[in-house]
Amino acid sequence: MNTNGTNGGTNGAGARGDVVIRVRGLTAGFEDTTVLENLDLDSYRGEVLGVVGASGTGKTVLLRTILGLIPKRAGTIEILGVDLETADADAREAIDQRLGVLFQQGALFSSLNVLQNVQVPMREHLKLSARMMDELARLKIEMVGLPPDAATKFPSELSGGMTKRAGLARALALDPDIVFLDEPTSGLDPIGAADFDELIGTLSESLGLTVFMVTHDLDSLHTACNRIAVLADKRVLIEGAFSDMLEFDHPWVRSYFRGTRARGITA
Ligand SMILES: Nc1ncnc2c1ncn2[C@@H]1O[C@H](COP(=O)(O)OP(=O)(O)OP(=O)(O)O)[C@@H](O)[C@H]1O
Repeated sequence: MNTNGTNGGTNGAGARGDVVIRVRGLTAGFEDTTVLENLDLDSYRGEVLGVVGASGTGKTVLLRTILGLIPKRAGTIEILGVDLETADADAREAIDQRLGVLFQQGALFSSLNVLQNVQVPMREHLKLSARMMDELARLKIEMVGLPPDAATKFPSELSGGMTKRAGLARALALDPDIVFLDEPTSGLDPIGAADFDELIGTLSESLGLTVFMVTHDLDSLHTACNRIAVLADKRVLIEGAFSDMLEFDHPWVRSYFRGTRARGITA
């Protein structure tokens, strides 16, 4: 367990695998608000990292800043060993292709069916025949547990769970090394959420995928995540296993991980 944002550099990385996301001294915010300040965080190859914290602590801002969608004010971010700020356009494009993202709202294009949605990143980055793209997209659709006939459905015809799975299929379109998920189980019923957690765990294990998951979902943290990073006071307050969270003495961490809802999970 590490606390106070001092993650110890590569300490333990050998056992866990390479560091694939390395954030050091990150400061980010909007106008006169500082949301993240001097934040350090590592994510290791093949792990499912859950990022949790009270509402408004900056979890989504962290995810979007790592992806370069929000400019940072200070610090360094390396993804797969490349600092995207200083990398040239070709290196940035190469890294871009190795990342998949599922935003909170799923963000499927409403005018495209599921198959076409999954093919959007393929069209953008790969030069493949239509037949090959169809085959690949159908494979991704199957991989996320959607039935084959979901391919021709439009987003308006999908349930919440199917929408998340379709978004995940699109995030997996280019066989990424890292997938970023922003509250993937929000809006799902408990069974749908549990199924999705299982899917994330299975995909991570079978594909060696690294998952960076922002979540409020205690079940996800408990069942799908290998490691948890708690955001508070503009930084990573503590990172470690679920069991480490139970021992950490901080008001929010205590009430979140040892509160009434948590008791059902840890009992
Ligand atoms: N585009 C923006 N412009 C100005 N302020 C923003 C913007 N995006 C986020 N913020 C602010 O940054 C802070 C962190 O927001 P963020 O969405 O990262 O929180 P969060 O931890 O993901 O919250 P939640 O759990 O409720 O989704 C909030 O105070 C929010 O109002």
